[in-house]
Amino acid sequence: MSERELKVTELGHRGDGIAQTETGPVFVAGALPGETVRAEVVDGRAKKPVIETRSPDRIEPLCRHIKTCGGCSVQHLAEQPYLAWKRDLVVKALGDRGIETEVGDTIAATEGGRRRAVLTATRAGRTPLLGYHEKASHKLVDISECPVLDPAIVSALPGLKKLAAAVLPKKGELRLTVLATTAGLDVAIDKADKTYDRKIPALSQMVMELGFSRLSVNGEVILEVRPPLLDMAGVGIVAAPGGFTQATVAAEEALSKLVLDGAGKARNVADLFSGVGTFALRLARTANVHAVEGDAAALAAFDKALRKPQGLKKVTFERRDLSRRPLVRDELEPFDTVVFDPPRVGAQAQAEQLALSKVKTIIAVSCNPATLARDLRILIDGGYVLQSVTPVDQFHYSPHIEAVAVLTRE
Ligand SMILES: C[S@@+](CC[C@H](N)C(=O)[O-])C[C@H]1O[C@@H](n2cnc3c(N)ncnc32)[C@H](O)[C@@H]1O
Repeated sequence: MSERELKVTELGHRGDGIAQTETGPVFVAGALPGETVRAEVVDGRAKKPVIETRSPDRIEPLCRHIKTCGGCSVQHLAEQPYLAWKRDLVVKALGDRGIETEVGDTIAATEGGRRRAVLTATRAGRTPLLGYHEKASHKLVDISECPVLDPAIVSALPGLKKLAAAVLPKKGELRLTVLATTAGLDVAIDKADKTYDRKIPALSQMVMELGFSRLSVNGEVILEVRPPLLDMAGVGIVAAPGGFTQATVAAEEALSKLVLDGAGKARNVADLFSGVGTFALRLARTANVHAVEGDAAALAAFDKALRKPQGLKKVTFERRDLSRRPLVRDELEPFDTVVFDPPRVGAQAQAEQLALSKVKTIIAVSCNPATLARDLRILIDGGYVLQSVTPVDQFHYSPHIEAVAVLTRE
């Protein structure tokens, strides 16, 4: 197969450049719109593309692992076009569902780096590796730096690797979820070697020496030196080991502000897929809140935080699988406002019930523009009017984008 010239005209939803050709689109990894590259094309992908004309938007990537690590896909794009691309991902997903609306500018919420990282550890021979997978591969990139993580996690990488190495199974990988808190790193290891319990004294010693706040292995808390406390706008929460939190503090604040602005003077709010109460705790300063969540550990953390006097309105909660058992129309009756923030699969069953309800304001928070668009379509078809859509970028240089949409029933 011979090389050919390709003119890249757009950036795809995974961050690859796309060149339109007479035989269909060709994906060009690492290329930017406006660039011309020369490459062989195999199965719709450019092989080892050589850039002939550079885009003025091209910048030098920050990280030495950029060529192999699958964590980032667009470190080579300047900030403004990068944020515009993220906005476009939301615009296109909505367009695919026939939703034409004004989408706000992307709020950059990456400052301070990601406080929550999910790393993988494995062995190459006898050498332990800790990092992220290569792009589209099972191979692991052993990282020594990472510009998107909270510096507290980056500087702890050697210690985290030592900890992982102590409980690595003979074959396969383990997963390390690390959360940076003011009390030190909270580390949760999953898929550790089953004999880890024999190493508890050594693991505990390491945790003390490394200054971590807590270590959990395969779901068991091994040692809590200090409670790994998170400050949710004045309310102290000890997150469940390995549990969900928004990846950056900046995004937690940006998303919360959008939710609170959307809720306005709401009096009775249902916060669905509420996690540890990121939005519920803030909303409860001025409104009664009913939080609904499927994960028992997240609800236990929320419950514990509520036991201290916080100056909040009435807060109730329930554990419920909202995919199988969404709040139905009658159950939605007491609420003037509903917030929902589901995982990537979205909240189709819940959106279908909301579409039948009389709830005045709905605030949809999402980490997946495609399922957000599907759920918004259901709500719009049910008579809701889209008031605003705002993208929020917390996963710097990745193709991920959050968005908050506010809808009202006239
Ligand atoms: C994107 S997180 C949002 C959490 C919270 N709103 C926050 O900002 O911290 C999604 C949450 O939905 C929960 N979840 C996932 N599937 C669920 C289901 N079927 N029913 C109820 N909750 C679910 C997860 O446990 C997680 O806490």
